[in-house]
Amino acid sequence: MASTRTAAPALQVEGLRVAFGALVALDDVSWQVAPGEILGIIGPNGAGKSTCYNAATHLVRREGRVTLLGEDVTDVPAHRLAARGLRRAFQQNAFFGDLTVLENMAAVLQDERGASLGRAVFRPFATRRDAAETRRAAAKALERMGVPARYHHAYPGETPYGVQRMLSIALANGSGAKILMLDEPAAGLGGADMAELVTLLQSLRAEGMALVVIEHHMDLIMSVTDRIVVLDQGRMIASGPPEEVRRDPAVLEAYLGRSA
Ligand SMILES: Nc1ncnc2c1ncn2[C@@H]1O[C@H](COP(=O)(O)OP(=O)(O)OP(=O)(O)O)[C@@H](O)[C@H]1O
Repeated sequence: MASTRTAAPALQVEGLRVAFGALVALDDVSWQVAPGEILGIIGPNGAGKSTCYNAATHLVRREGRVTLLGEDVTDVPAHRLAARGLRRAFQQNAFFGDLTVLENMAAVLQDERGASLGRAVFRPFATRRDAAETRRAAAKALERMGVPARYHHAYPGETPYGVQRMLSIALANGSGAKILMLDEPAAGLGGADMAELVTLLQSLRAEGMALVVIEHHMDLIMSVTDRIVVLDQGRMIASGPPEEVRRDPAVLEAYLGRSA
């Protein structure tokens, strides 16, 4: 896992700055994440973590530069970044409640492929075959992301909370992110679900995905990340491997000390 640190960054942000009127929510924030690496972003409430995600994915007006897989995407609009491999799962679970788990996943894959009306009208058999293929791909994508087959035909609201979290991550990942940004994936999870989340993150890393994780759950962050960026009042006060960050006096004072 340490060997990937010299790899070219999958995602790099440089000098990000976001202001909401007089409030500077993010100031001169720079970090990068490589394929096969998990970067954690931590900091107290209001430190600027979500704003940092919004700035990286162009959901907010900002200064700075963003490079995705070697290409400058600073001016690329948010909705185009997903197609380039940068995907993001939000804090709240997001799915269609009136579609089954499998149908939710299939809808995302279908959307990615761009369902063609012309194909549906003129080649109905091909369209039916496509639909069957999409369902098979959806089942595979769900299993890969830790949503077992026994839940595929249930409605999301009927499944345990841990399954709903995994489903949200699976839907964000779609057919496969190169960089996946997760916002508090462990929120509300108990012990067994937490262990499954750790296993999932580790297996995605092993497959070469770059992951960025905002998380308040310190045990998870310290055990699963390769490097951590610490924000406080919009500024980066530390960055480095978990064992270094854990001992950093500025971090202890600004964050860990306060929460201990
Ligand atoms: N749209 C907005 N308009 C005005 N201020 C905002 C806006 N979004 C965030 N802020 C402010 O920017 C600062 C950073 O907020 P942000 O949500 O990024 O912090 P955070 O570290 O994600 O916090 P939390 O851990 O509580 O989710 C806060 O002071 C917040 O009130």
